[in-house]
Amino acid sequence: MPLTLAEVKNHNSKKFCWVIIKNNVYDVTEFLDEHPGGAAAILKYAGRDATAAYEPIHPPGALKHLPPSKHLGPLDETSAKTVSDAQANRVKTKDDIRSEIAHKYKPPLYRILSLPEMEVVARRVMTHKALAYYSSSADDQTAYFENARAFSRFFFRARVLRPVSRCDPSTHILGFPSSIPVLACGTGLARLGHPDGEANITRGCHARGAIQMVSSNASLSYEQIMAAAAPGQTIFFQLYKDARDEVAERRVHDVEALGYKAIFLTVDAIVPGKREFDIRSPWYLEEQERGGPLEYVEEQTGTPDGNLLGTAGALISGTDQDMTWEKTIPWLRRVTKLPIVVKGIECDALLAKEAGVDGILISNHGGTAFPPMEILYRLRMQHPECFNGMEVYIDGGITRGSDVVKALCLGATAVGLGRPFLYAQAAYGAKGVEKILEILDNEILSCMRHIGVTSVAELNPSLVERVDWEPYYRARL
Ligand code: HEM
Ligand SMILES: Cc1cc2nc3c(=O)[nH]c(=O)nc-3n(C[C@H](O)[C@H](O)[C@H](O)COP(=O)(O)O)c2cc1C
Repeated sequence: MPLTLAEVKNHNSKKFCWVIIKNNVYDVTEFLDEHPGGAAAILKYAGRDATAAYEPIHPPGALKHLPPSKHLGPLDETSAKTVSDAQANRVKTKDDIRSEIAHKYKPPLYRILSLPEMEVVARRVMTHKALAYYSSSADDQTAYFENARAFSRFFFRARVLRPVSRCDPSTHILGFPSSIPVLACGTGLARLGHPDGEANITRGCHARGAIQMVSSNASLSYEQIMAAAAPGQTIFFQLYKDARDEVAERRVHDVEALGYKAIFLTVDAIVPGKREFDIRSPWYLEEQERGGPLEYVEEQTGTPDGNLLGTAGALISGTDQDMTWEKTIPWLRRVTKLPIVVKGIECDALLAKEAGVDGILISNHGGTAFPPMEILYRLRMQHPECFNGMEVYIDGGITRGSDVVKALCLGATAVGLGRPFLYAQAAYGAKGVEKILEILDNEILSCMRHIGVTSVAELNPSLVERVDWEPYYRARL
């Protein structure tokens, strides 16, 4: 029996909390305290339509977490019409209006010359929530800045008078051909930046022959992303392992059946980092709408109005915190035939090799962790054996083709980029993704020619040198 808007409105409290999502009604009373985004986020919409807030941050499958008995059914026709009329006439927030105007006046795509420039445009056009999630980083952002800066300590030792007119940056990643030694790393919630979300990255990667890694926290379903792929397109999957083995196993089977070609198991983000810009974002937006700060009430500690995890923290709240080399890698080997890469290695490359994984992605999730480029350098110098029988990748702070080439000289098979893909799709959709891959391709080719090589196989440690002095910090726009 369809429900009316009046019935939903009657359930607008913590004790009886119903919400409408896409004209269907859900009883979320018992779910409030389990909600990864905090109870307060849902309570704001108690007894009314939550679609606009819900849609960009929850993949279609999220409602499966509510038991069938809590799916109360559709709204009746009149109520559904009232809700969609209200949505169409929704008063835009100040931030929405700012973002729309910024989009209108962004430069034409052909005028974007570099990834840092793409970031500047994205920062202008994105909503504050997207900006806070995409650009925030942990604590004092030391790792964020140092990851990028590390590349400037490596200089090329260029060779000249070598024929370079024919030059090819293509390679293989886990045996799959890629036009460029660059992976689009798994990042959550692409739809916060653009309605087509992760599908933008899928389409852009296809257009340039690059490989995408899809996040466990994608904002489209894994099926929808595969549906956006071209036949035969290679897509990898990033796994946040759920604390419940059976749930994690189901997810791995699902993505394997859908045609994902490798599993990148993330091991360095089992607890949330403290990303204060992200955590503060809802307060900022609330004050902006209100036109001023909250009236001061009383001293309070704890988390009176909800979640102090931010978007990033809430997304990983169910992750297994007790994974081990002895238990988790054999478990994953048992549940999948796909190649396994451990994502988030800092000091444990040798253990990963012993565990027999197919690859490691040297990466950090912020804080004051060592820059991946420095780890790669030390691994190359101290344990060159790690590069045999196991592929090594790095990510973090890469924005230039020369960064990519430096990492390849030290033995990386490929590098990953996270934020640049989010920014590109937020600013220009799939074409933006295509554009940054085009820029990287040109920069990599130019760099390879400048140092006298014509294929990635020729890149080797003799072509770069690390210095101990601190070079002038590279220009950031
Ligand atoms: C059923 C009704 C639901 C409603 C109305 C709802 C609403 C919301 C809202 C408004 C936020 C944004 C919080 C903010 O901006 O500070 C949010 C965040 C979140 N929700 Fe839900 N949610 C619902 C169900 C679910 C379910 C079933 C899941 C998955 C188990 C889920 C997972 C999350 C996560 C991980 C976040 C954090 C992302 C963020 O803060 O932006 N939600 N939710
Ligand atoms: C907004 C954002 C979301 C991310 N989401 C995930 C994720 O869901 N899973 C994951 O393993 N890593 C995630 N990462 C980390 C990336 O996969 C990658 O390691 C990192 O972005 C590389 O650094 P870069 O952004 O400087 O290129 C995320 C990073 C950002 C910035």
